[in-house]
Amino acid sequence: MKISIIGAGFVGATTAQRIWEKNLGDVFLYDIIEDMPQGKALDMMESAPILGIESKIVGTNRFEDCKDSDIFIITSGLARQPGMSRDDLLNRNAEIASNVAENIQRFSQNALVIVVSNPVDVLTYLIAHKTKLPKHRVMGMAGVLDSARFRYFIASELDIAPQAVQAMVLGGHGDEMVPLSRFATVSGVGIEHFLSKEKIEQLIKRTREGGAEIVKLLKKGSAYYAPSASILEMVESIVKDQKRILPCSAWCEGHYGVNGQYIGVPVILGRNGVEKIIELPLTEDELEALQESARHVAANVAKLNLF
Ligand SMILES: NC(=O)c1ccc[n+]([C@@H]2O[C@H](COP(=O)([O-])OP(=O)(O)OC[C@H]3O[C@@H](n4cnc5c(N)ncnc54)[C@H](O)[C@@H]3O)[C@@H](O)[C@H]2O)c1
Ligand SMILES: O=C(O)C[C@H](O)C(=O)O
Repeated sequence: MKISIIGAGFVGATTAQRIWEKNLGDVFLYDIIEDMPQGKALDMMESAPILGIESKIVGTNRFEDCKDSDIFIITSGLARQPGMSRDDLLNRNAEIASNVAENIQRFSQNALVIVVSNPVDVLTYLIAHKTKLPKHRVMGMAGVLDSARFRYFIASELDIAPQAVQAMVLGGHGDEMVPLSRFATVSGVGIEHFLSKEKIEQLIKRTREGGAEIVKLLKKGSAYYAPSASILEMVESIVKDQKRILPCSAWCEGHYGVNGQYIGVPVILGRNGVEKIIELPLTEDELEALQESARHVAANVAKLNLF
């Protein structure tokens, strides 16, 4: 497997490290900043004798080195600063994403693409449109991260193992995301058996604001440890064809009443990308919240003037 990461900043480099340390394939780390990806790659490679890693990691400023990659992970672009919303990044990051899409189209016509740069649902649309790749081969990462935050907050509140908690957050990666508390469980038992309604509402609010909470604490830039772990989970499911069910920004054609748009929904993720969208039986309120979130994403896609 050849896995290329575009953008060697906090998310890109941490993702490179996680993927490389799991031996999932050879990693190419690309950035426009001269020598920086090479320096990070060399630093990681120098840990290979200690960690016993056989695959390689290459830093580069030449996009052609990423030619014929099986997977591209797009982390290039600006991260938000305190006081900004993810949507505030739209104009600048759309320019960068357009440039990246042109390069992917030039050098790899058969890749799978995981978009991470924000606003992620909008940029996933942009990259799918510009690369002309089949829509199921292009997806956005956000739902795994938002769900992991929700799961962690529940576990932390109950003082139990985070892995015992299952939960899913759907919708766009923004304030309108849709944490589905009805489907959240502790080892299969609904969270309403452990937590009051008020407490669950507090945890939902904290999940919606999870990205901003980190931005505020870091004071410069945004989260990258949990985001890179989330990307790793998607990449592993693809590389090993595990067909895990994960919430991803996926192309909907009538699913959940959303048509012709990327939005966070549960999918089966395997070697071919998004193999199937799972349609959960949502209540009217949940469905309306998901569609409202989709309308918000659509309004931003319209600003790109793609047609
Ligand atoms: N989807 C999510 O859940 C999620 C989670 C975390 C971060 N993000 C987003 O990921 C992006 C990256 O975050 P970060 O913390 O790594 O930022 P960062 O500033 O640390 O890194 C961004 C990198 O992109 C590079 N870059 C800029 N233009 C480029 C181009 N044309 N080609 C290649 N590289 C280019 C920069 O040189 C920089 O090294 C941000 O947009 C952030 O909002 C999304
Ligand atoms: O919050 C951000 O801007 C980065 C990312 O989308 C996150 O949720 O951590």
